[in-house]
Amino acid sequence: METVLREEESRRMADDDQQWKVPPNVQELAAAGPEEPPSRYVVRDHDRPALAGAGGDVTDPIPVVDLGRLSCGDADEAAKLQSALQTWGLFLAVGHGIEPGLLGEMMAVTRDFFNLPLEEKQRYTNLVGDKREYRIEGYGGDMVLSETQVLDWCDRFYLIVDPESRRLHDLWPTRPPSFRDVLHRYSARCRELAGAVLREAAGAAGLPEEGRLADMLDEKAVTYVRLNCYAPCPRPDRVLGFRPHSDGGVLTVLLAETAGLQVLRDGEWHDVPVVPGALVVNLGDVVEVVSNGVLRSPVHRVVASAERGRVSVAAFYTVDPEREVEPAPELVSEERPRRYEKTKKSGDYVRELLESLARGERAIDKVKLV
Ligand SMILES: O=C(O)CCC(=O)C(=O)O
Ligand SMILES: [Fe+2]
Repeated sequence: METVLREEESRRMADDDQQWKVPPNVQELAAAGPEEPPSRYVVRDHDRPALAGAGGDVTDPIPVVDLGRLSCGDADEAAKLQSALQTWGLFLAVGHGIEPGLLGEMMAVTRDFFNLPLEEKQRYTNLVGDKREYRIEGYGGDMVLSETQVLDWCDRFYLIVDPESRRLHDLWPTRPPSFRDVLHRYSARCRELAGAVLREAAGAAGLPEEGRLADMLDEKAVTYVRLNCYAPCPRPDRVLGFRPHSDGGVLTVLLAETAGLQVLRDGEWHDVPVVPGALVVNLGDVVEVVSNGVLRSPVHRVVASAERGRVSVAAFYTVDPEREVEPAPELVSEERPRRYEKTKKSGDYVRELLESLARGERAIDKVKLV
């Protein structure tokens, strides 16, 4: 009898050995009302966020660009956008034509999803098989590569939205009932917005043809959507909702109604303001590489809050997973030598990006030449 017990115990311990690979659920942790976040979430001293409101001195604040005016050929709006893409790599889009009702529905289904009981959300888990291997799609936390990795104070839900043939329908939640329809409609509208911004971005990069970046969003290009849920944290000064990173795709459209997002410029963090009805648009690594560094894929992070939870919806427009990316030849010259090597195939780059993220590195640094 005792032997059996001991065997069971040792089997359990062997299983437990791998437990660190399974990140805790942050919403559940927060709901238990701890005074301190568990040590796995506590960031190193120099990574701690200043919560008083970040905002180094800049003469050009993050601009609000009216895409409606832009489409009517407004030269001031075009100049504002072009300069934003070269400096911040990020701006706030208004006049984008996406109905406020649809933005509201997208926020509501996101909140409703995260408010479901844990067991229901875990039907869509991103950990698969006996070994609980991490896959990109599904519900869960960070990809954990080591026991000492500092974890983000965040739960996430990742889905492929385009091409439609790549959707894993089993992972598309059935609750709330309108989730699938709202996500389908919302991401299609954001894709149009992405195309309009990329046509302008080609000009900002100095590329001769308007379609050079926008055409990368072809029928094989993959759109990922990541829903992020940042529960309140008792010590927001000790954790990060989302560690510093840049996005790996062409362009990201972000919907969030509460503060928390910060962007790095010239070594200083700046709060991204919340403007009702606006979407945050930022460039990704693909554009930084193709533009040979003329345009920026900004490093950004999310800080936590003690008082309120936050959800956000990030739509990542990436290229055909088989495609490698390199600087456009027109943007390489003696005065501006090539700054990046060719990347891996985009599908592999996205995977590498998540691994780099877990290690606290940036995937784009691996292809940087100078
Ligand atoms: O939640 C946010 O505001 C940003 C999320 C983000 O950066 C991401 O999902 O890549
Ligand atoms: Fe991001």
